[in-house]
Amino acid sequence: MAKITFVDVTLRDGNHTYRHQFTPEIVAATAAALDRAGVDIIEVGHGDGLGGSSLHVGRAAASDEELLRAACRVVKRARIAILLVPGFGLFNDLEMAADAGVKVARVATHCTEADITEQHLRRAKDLGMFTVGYLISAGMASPEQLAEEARKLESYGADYVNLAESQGHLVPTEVAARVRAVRGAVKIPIGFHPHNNLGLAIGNILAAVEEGASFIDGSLKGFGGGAGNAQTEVAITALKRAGHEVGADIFGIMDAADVFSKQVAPQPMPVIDNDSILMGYANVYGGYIHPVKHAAERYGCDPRKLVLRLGERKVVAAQEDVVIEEAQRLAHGIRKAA
Ligand SMILES: C[C@H](O)CC(=O)C(=O)O
Ligand SMILES: [Mn+2]
Repeated sequence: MAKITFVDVTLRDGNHTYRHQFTPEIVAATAAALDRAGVDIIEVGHGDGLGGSSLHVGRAAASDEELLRAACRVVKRARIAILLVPGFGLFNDLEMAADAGVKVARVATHCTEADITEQHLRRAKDLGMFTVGYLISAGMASPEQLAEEARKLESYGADYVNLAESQGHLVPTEVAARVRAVRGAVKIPIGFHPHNNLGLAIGNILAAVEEGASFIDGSLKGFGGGAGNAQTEVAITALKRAGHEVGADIFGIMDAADVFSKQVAPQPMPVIDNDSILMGYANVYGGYIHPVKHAAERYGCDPRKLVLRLGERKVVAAQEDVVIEEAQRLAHGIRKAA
């Protein structure tokens, strides 16, 4: 059975749920609890990664540096990771992170644009970091396309390739096909990052692991963009139940979930609401959950119809302007733009 490296993304992807308002205190308490539980890697930062704090996607309550230093200060065993989307994050941000004690750099881009990550992967490597090529919206690409992109990431020196199923759109057989294709194309390990729009995050993890994925992402209480991620405490328990080796311990991870939920109370836990279900169905990026709700309310259209239109237009991350455009069209009874 496989040895799994568990990557907890509560303190980064979960920041989407908390509208990027995590404080150094929340980060320190949660990172310490995850570390005690034996989680291998803990990702920290703005929901959109280094440099994400902006009017466009949401201002953070604390700087990247404050959050990262709070996490690095408390961990004894776990490695702290950052996510960096080139454009949001710059070389300076990587240098700051390395200086703060961050050991893992996950460089992310849309799943068909791996070439965007080359310079940042190489710079992170020069800074001595363990590097990850992170393909967003992996359910928007075919297994063959993902294999091709993974080959590029390997050639840029990535230590592993992470398939982020950002939309929660894929079913287990489709996840398996993608992991299999990537496994046949590269020698580096494969990671998987599910979202839970169709309630399949845990099943999809098991399918990915069966095909050889060995780095698995999850978040406490399922905190994460849109419908949320695979719930870490469930994922770890299910992986162990399926006979896989996971460093973190079950009671410890349950304690970490309790520590985290007390820190963020009374914030409700993510639920799979109607808009999230449709986003999973229509393959629409989870980061659009708040823009869709706002635009539907502002322009007076049905958010569900808006989600379906965005799916037909195959929007990718960072096209918030299209959300507004289609909401206006729907409100005026105009057909979708070509
Ligand atoms: C920037 C995104 O939130 C990255 C991610 O976690 C995903 O695409 O899923
Ligand atoms: Mn995510």
